[in-house]
Amino acid sequence: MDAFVRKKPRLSHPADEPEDSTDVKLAILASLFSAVKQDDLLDILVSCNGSVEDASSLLSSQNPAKTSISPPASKKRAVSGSSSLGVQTSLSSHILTTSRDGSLVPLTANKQRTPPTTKGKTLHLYSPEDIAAYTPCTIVHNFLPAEEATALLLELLDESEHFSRYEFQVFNRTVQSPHTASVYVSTPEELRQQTSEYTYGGTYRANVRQATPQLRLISRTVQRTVNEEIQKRIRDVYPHGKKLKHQSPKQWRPNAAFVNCYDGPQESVGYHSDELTYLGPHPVIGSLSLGVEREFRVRRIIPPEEENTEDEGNPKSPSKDRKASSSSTRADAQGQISIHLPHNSLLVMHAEMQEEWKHAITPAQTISPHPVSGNRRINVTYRWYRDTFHPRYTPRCRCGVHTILRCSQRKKETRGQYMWMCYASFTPGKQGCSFFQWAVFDDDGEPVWGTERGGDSDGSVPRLDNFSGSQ
Ligand SMILES: O=C(O)CCC(=O)C(=O)O
Ligand SMILES: [Fe+2]
Repeated sequence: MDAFVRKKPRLSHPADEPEDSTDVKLAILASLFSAVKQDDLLDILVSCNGSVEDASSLLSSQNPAKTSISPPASKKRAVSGSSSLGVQTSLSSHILTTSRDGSLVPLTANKQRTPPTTKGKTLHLYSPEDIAAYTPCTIVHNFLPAEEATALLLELLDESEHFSRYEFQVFNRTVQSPHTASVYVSTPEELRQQTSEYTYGGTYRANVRQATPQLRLISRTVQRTVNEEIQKRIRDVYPHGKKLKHQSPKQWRPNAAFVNCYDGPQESVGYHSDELTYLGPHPVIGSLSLGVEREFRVRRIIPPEEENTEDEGNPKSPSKDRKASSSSTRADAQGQISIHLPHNSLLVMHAEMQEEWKHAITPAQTISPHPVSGNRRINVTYRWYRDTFHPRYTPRCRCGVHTILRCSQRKKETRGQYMWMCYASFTPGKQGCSFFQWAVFDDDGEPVWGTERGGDSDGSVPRLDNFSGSQ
């Protein structure tokens, strides 16, 4: 998860592109002022011309205790929560089409369509048909037998005592993630690798644990269902019924699980795409929700030429204002989609998701307590760490740490191309070495290493074990 990292220093490599930094800025502010609503934070950020430091000083001066504050009335805008103006509801109830016999029937998904979202609005989706049709995800409700879901929830609530908040540096501050988490792998050897070989945010992960009995048991069902969903997606949605270029054709085999705990309505995760570094291009992720229902928001990354640039070319706008409003406009240019994730639902984030969309769990105004977990939501994202993306193969940058894999998203000339980059160069306040190398993959997403590779291959192939053994 790379919610709070990247961006900032101006690099000189060919993929250098002005990224949307509003999400990062909002995530930083949200983690510092967790009681302030995201919409209010955005207003304050815009009123400070996009400066996190100014916004943060303003917020601290108004409220040193970091409790909820209201922005000046003139700065208020419609809040896109479920009781506000900026809301659209599910589509299947009111999007109808004509059937062969002439009667009106709800539109069902067989090809992905552009959702009728509009700027500043949130489209709420509940049904599997709507979610498959309008987002890069599919959902399976009531995924596990009820008693298995409860057993897993109870096990992970116990485990959550050991979870911690990720820490990351922003300028001179240490900022903590607005929820707690831990990573689970299969064996003690993998635990060693995860804490001493794989890097996240330029450092090794401290909080890694061994998979619990229920996590292992359930991974079989997750594996089977995710593979079925991948095949359906390819058949029903992808051009010519073929997998995407660079998508792996192999069976998806989860061998790492990130478990998140959101304790209460304010706990959240900011808009981000999941890091590709160890998953490779076009990864698929299986995400199981347990406990309190929360909203999973998604929005497509908008290339600059598709943005509504109404005031960007206006020479009367002072350039500073233009900059702040253009990045906040961009963040919400097409509106957002909210996927409701009830207890015991499996969301599959398909192969087109991480490169083209961002996702978040936004703070909630209200939640309905769950009979077993109270105010808490547990989320398990099952991931497939690919053998060929082990850190011993991936390039190392001049700072000495492993590079990260990113996909160029916004610059027209390079959009869709992958690159290995210095991690620190994208961490606000850190000076990176600006290492850059195009990433080359074959059609199936396997890396093709040139002579310039920085990895230290000694021939042996380390691999993470699938949770459920040899199936
Ligand atoms: O809690 C969720 O549903 C999403 C978590 C997530 O995005 C992540 O762990 O990267
Ligand atoms: Fe994520």
